[in-house]
Amino acid sequence: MKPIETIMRTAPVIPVLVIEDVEHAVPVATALVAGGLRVLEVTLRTPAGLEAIRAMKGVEGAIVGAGTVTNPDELKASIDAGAEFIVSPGLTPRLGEAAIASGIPFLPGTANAADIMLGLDLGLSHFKFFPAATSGGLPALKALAGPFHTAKFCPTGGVTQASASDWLAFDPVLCVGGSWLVAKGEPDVVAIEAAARAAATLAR
Ligand SMILES: O=C(O)C(=O)C[C@H](O)[C@H](O)COP(=O)(O)O
Repeated sequence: MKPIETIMRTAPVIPVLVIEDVEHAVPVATALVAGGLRVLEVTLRTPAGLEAIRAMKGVEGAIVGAGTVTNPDELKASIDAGAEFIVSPGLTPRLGEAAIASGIPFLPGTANAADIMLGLDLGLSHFKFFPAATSGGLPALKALAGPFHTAKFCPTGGVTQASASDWLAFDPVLCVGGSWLVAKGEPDVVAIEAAARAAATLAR
């Protein structure tokens, strides 16, 4: 199994995390792992992102990756911060080639046939489907998975606890991603752990 597939099969949901304050990183990660979600995607949308990756790596059981990686410089900064996998919202040849050369597990965003064909050309087979809900939802992914029947997906963007099971019931979907597990602001670790527990028990 490819390393990215192992990561995608670790839990049914990858929490997409927007960490505003690095002090939140460890409590959020600890609550998510305690609830059963070990694979954590820390977005580089905030200045605290890279520092949060470094901090979360100290949480036992956590597999910490970087999200919102859009170019080779951000890829390098994420790897230097200790990211164990890389997620991007889209796919460019420059980013794809750099990620493959680095050897790090890589989950690039795709929204249509051309994106998937670029990924396949680069030798990739595992993709984020983003933004999942507004790119046509499950019917669109089912249509794309016809011609691209070897590709595996992590739908992200507009996925919720309520809609996750529909996505997960579709065979090429190995996991889903979403930001619903952690509300903005001061982390409520009890609520985060409960949300993680509900997500971790979703059937695939
Ligand atoms: O920041 C990134 O790298 C992204 O690609 C976007 C996120 O994965 C989605 O925005 C999460 O979507 P929601 O669960 O609907 O909030």
